[in-house]
Amino acid sequence: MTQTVTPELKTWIVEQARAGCTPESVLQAMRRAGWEESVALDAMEEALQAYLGTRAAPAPRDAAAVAAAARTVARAAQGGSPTPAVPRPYLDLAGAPRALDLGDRIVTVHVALRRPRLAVLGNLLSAEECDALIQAAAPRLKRSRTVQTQTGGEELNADRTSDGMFFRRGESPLIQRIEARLARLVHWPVENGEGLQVLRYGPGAQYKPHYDYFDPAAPGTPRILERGGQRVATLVMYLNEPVRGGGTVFPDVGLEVMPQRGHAVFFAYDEPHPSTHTLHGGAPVLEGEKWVATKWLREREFTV
Ligand SMILES: O=C(O)CCC(=O)C(=O)O
Ligand SMILES: [Fe+2]
Repeated sequence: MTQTVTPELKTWIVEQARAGCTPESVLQAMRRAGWEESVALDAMEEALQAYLGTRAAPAPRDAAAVAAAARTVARAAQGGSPTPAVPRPYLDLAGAPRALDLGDRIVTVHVALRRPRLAVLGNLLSAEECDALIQAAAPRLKRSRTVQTQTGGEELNADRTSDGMFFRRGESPLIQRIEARLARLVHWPVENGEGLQVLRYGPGAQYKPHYDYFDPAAPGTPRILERGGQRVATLVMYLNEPVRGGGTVFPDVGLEVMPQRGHAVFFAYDEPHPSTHTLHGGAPVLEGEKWVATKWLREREFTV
C-alpha cells in the first residue's frame, strides 16, 4: 500500500522548518511516526517548495536548508503500510537508554510506559533552576484558573485548588534555557509550547483527574484551537518535594509519580481521546507544599 501525504502533514513540515528544526529531526520525527523515508523526503520537498512558491518575500534560510537537505538524503525503497499520523512530540527511547544526553544536561530515564505514552525522568532541572523558578513565580501567583471549554474563556475551578502563574515564552534567560532543553528532549519546536506554568499546592490542595487536551465536543474548543491547535503532550516538572502526598496520579493505570525535585513526568496524547489513558491529576498534598512547572505542547506554533 502506498502512503498518501495529507495536507495536514505538509502544514506540519512547513511549521517545523519555520521553527528552525533541522531537516534530520523533521525526517526522524516522520520516520518514527511510521512514514517511509522516501515518502517523507518527497513530502518535505513538495511541502517546502510549495511554501517557498507561495511567499512573495525571500524564504527563511531554514526552510530552504530543509528543502536542500531533503533532496540530498539517500532515498529508501518504496514499500507499504497504511498512512501514519502527523508526527508528535516524543522521547528517543529506542534502544532502552537509561539516560538521554541533552547537550547541557544528562537526563535519566526511570520509567517508560506505552499506554499512556509516558516516561518518568530524573535530573531534567538542576536544584538551582528549580529554586530560581520558584523565586521568580512566587510574587506572581494567583488562584489557578482552567480553560473554560464551554466558552473558550477561563474560570475558577473547585477541582483545582492550587495557585498558579504563567511565564511568557522566552521571557528570561532561565526560561529560554529550560525551554530550549525541553524542545531537545521531546523533539518539538520551542514555538509549539505554551508559556511555562508554575503551580503551588498548599496542604489539602489538589488538581482532580482531568485530561490536558481540549474536549473536541465542547463549544468553546474551536476558538482555543485557533491559537496553536490541540495540546499533544505535557511535561510536569517537580520543583520541590512535599513531605507527604501530592503525587501525579494516572487513575486509568493506577500509577502515581512521586514528586522529586528536578524530576519530571512526560506524557503524550496523539488524539484528544480518553483511549490515550492520559487521565491524570495532582493528588492532595497531605503535608508540606508542592511546586510544579508544567509545559504544554501544541500541534502548531502557539502565538504568544
Ligand atoms: O500537579 C500535578 O501533579 C499535575 C499538574 C497537571 O495536571 C497540570 O498542570 O495539568
Ligand atoms: Fe494536567
